Amino acid sequence: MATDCRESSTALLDEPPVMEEDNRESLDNVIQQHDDPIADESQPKRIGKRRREPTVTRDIVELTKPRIVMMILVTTVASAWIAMAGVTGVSLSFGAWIVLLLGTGLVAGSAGAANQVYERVIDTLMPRTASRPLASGRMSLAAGVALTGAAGLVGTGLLAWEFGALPAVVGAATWALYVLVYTPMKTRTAWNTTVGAIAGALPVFMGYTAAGGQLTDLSGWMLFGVLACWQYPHFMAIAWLYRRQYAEAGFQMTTTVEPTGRSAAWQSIAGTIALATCGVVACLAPAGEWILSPASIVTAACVLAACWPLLKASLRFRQSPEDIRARKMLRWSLVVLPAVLLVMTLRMIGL
Ligand code: HEM
Ligand SMILES: CC(C)=CCC/C(C)=C/CC/C(C)=C/COP(=O)(O)OP(=O)(O)O
Repeated sequence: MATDCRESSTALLDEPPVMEEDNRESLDNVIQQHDDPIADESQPKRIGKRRREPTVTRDIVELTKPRIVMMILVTTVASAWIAMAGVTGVSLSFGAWIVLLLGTGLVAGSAGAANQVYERVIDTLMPRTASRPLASGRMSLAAGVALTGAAGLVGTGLLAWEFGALPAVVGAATWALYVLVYTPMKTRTAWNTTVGAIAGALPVFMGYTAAGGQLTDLSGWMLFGVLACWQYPHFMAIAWLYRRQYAEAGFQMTTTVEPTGRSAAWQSIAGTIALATCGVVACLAPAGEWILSPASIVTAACVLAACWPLLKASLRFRQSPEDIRARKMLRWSLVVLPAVLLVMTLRMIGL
């Protein structure tokens, strides 16, 4: 069965005919391909949204992995709100919010850029990353390094200037973990995903401590747990969709070292259950003590309801690891995270 499904899904993964001027197979393209059940297979395969012509500005933005940064900023806002409402009673001024988002965005963007500087050669081996600014040669290495350094230094300086050392140190530590540990691990061991999940979750403590929260607060660690666990269904879906590209480029991912998809499915199921558990605990014990109030019970139920589609998609992927089911897992992962963070924030505000 696995072989049959691999053959059918490999067919789905055949490199689509791409437009001359733009050979990037972006995540959008892969998500959109073949999702239309009534599509006439005899028609040429859709190659997704047309990519806009690269410009210097677009390349600078693309270097930072903007969509990851935007979601990081969503988690930053939620974590600061949760700290203010739940634990500290602090209230950030408009200016402080601007500095928090700009500083965190610059440090996160610098981390994404440093990752692309480090992987500028291996990125040329995957259609998904081959047309990135450095891999494609549109941007020079010197420019990439300069932008990485400038964004990182300015972002860290802004955070330290406005909020003191703690958020800035958390940001620098996250940067180092992602760039100097996670990135080199990608071609060595599939455990890279666990290190990446820690790096991807640490930014919650930037917003949380900037708003007066402590690193010892339970709600801070529940936020960390939500984000760390969420990254398993999120990435296992991507790792399945791009498994052949990762394998051909020499990356060590769960889906290249265990190609049946079973391990990826179980990691997605376990990650989703752990994510829901962290969200429920945060709703039932918002300030560290268990509160069985109607607000606790309703918001805990909302967390479970929000996570159910992702768990169902993960279970269906486990049943039959196919691209279309991995795409659904990815899509739901991008809906579930903001939904759970919103419920947790509303719980804290209504504490
Ligand atoms: C182990 C950790 C993670 C891994 C390995 C990972 C990997 C990836 C990869 C390979 C992509 C596709 C990028 C592209 O080609 O366009 C992606 C997209 C994305 N990631 Fe992650 N990611 C991780 C954690 C995170 C975190 C922490 C966030 C933010 C909180 C995040 C948010 C996103 C978003 C918003 C997208 C864009 C999805 C789209 O284009 O529709 N990811 N991720
Ligand atoms: C504040 C701060 C420093 C934030 C940084 C947090 C951060 C950038 C998390 C990213 C998580 C992650 C592992 C992304 C995938 O990178 P990848 O290299 O697997 O993606 P790729 O294959 O598309 O290059």
